[in-house]
Amino acid sequence: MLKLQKLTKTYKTGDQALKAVDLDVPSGQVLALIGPSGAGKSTLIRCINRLVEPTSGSVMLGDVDLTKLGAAALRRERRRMGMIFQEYALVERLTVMENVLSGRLGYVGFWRSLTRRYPQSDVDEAFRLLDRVGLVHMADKRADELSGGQRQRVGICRALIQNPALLLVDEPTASLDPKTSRQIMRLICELCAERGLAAIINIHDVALAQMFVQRVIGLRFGEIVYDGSPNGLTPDKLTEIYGEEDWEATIENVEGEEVEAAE
Ligand SMILES: Nc1ncnc2c1ncn2[C@@H]1O[C@H](COP(=O)(O)OP(=O)(O)OP(=O)(O)O)[C@@H](O)[C@H]1O
Repeated sequence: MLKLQKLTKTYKTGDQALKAVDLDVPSGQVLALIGPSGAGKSTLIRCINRLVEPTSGSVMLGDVDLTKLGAAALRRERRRMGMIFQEYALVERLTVMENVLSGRLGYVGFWRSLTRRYPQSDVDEAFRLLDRVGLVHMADKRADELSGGQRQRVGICRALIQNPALLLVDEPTASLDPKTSRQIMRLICELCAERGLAAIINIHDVALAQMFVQRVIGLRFGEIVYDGSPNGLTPDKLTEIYGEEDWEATIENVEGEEVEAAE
């Protein structure tokens, strides 16, 4: 469904953030992208929808090579990719409902978007999504009245109302406490399963990644150094990805939390 071929990004500064990355993501697969700071995780996610322009290589979404598209065609294809950000990127002075509906801006015509008049079917879908994430009672609240976890739920609804085939998720839990982080990861993974959505989740917290996804990609210096199941992330593998560290504590922690998550 998504296929990266020799995807390379060299910034103007000379930083080689991605070095010929090959990656295949089948429909409906949710994977976590882990790796140390500066490994290229954000760059990888942003090269897929070309928020960052790749230097070379291709990004195939189905049969379309996104790297070859002009501005108009790219705008159309971006509808198929929902993005969820660490900092939520909500419009503070707009309501929860308006923020969710802004996910439809890629679909409604220019004049309609200017006056923010959305079709009733979009409003109905927004209510359904807000209900699904437990926020329907907050629809009329302003975004700046929400907690971090609530904001991220709105961000999730805004991405899903686009009806994407792929979710690109950049550090969704970085600003959240551990319990809320777990709830948000669970919600994202459940929604992907319900909708048959593929997702790439850039996540710093290895234990959290291990709890919720079946496939983990480890990046280091712009290269994939691990591609496998969460159980295969042994201390040796983690050292390969992150460098020397005492990993026993992290791994034990995961085992403890798995029991808790299953309860
Ligand atoms: N706009 C930019 N201009 C120049 N270099 C950049 C830019 N953005 C990122 N880089 C460099 O590219 C490399 C990869 O950065 P990137 O942000 O993709 O890593 P990351 O794995 O997401 O890191 P983190 O976990 O800290 O967010 C780093 O060496 C970084 O300094």
